Amino acid sequence: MHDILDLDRFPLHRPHDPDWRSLVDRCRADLARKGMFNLEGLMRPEVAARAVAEMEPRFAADAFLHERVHNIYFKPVEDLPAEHPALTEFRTSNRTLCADQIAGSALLRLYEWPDFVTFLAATMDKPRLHVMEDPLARVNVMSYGQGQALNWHFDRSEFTTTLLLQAPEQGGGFEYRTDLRSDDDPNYDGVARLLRGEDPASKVIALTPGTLNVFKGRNTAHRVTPVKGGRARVIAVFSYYEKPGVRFSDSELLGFYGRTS
Ligand SMILES: O=C(O)CCC(=O)C(=O)O
Ligand SMILES: [Fe+2]
Repeated sequence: MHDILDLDRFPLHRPHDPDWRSLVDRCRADLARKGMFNLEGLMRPEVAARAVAEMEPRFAADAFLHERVHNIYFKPVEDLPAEHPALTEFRTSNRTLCADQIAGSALLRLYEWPDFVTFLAATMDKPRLHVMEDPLARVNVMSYGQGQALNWHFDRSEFTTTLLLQAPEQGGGFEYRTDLRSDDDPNYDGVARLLRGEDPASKVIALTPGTLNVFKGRNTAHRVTPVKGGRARVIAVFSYYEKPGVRFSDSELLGFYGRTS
């Protein structure tokens, strides 16, 4: 993994080392304090650049154009009238490659590397995490060209793990509002306020290539702002679950990738 990752700065391969422990402690403290931690430059920038170059033809030829108008929940909400401002709809557009389209890549090697999975579980204070069995969903790579964006949403899993491969010239910021809701309180008024652009606790960060970003995606509202300029924003999303064997349903696969296999 030394060829892919900067293990001198981030000793993920030495889980019994005090430096590993202090890195995990730092990540846990960041997650508790701001709902997110970053390992800037975890992947070597030249490896990230090579991964983008390898995927470019596939993005051009057979990536799924994920384009839809959706509310923050990706579905209607039974307790709310359709005109409730928490259900305001926005447009998402990106190109998505699935794990089956990047076989043999450094990204899949990293995704399956047991020390990476162990490290992530420790930062999230979980006894262990499991890779998905889903051949499409386990790793996705999204490309956002000029004008494309991922709009406001919550994720299904408690934590979300991404790695930025290429930064755009402008725009394409990661905007997030930590703990906008909780498992007990949907906070629809707070959601409506955020969607009106009136939540002062909303923050935007620009990720740099090679940076690992882990955040509490289930209750953190987040989006990717529209990309500006000729260089695409390219990011990998790694999906892990606390139980083994997780797969998406056919309707989820169709919604996210336009195919079921
Ligand atoms: O592209 C990002 O920075 C976030 C990705 C994301 O939120 C998602 O895939 O659910
Ligand atoms: Fe997300």
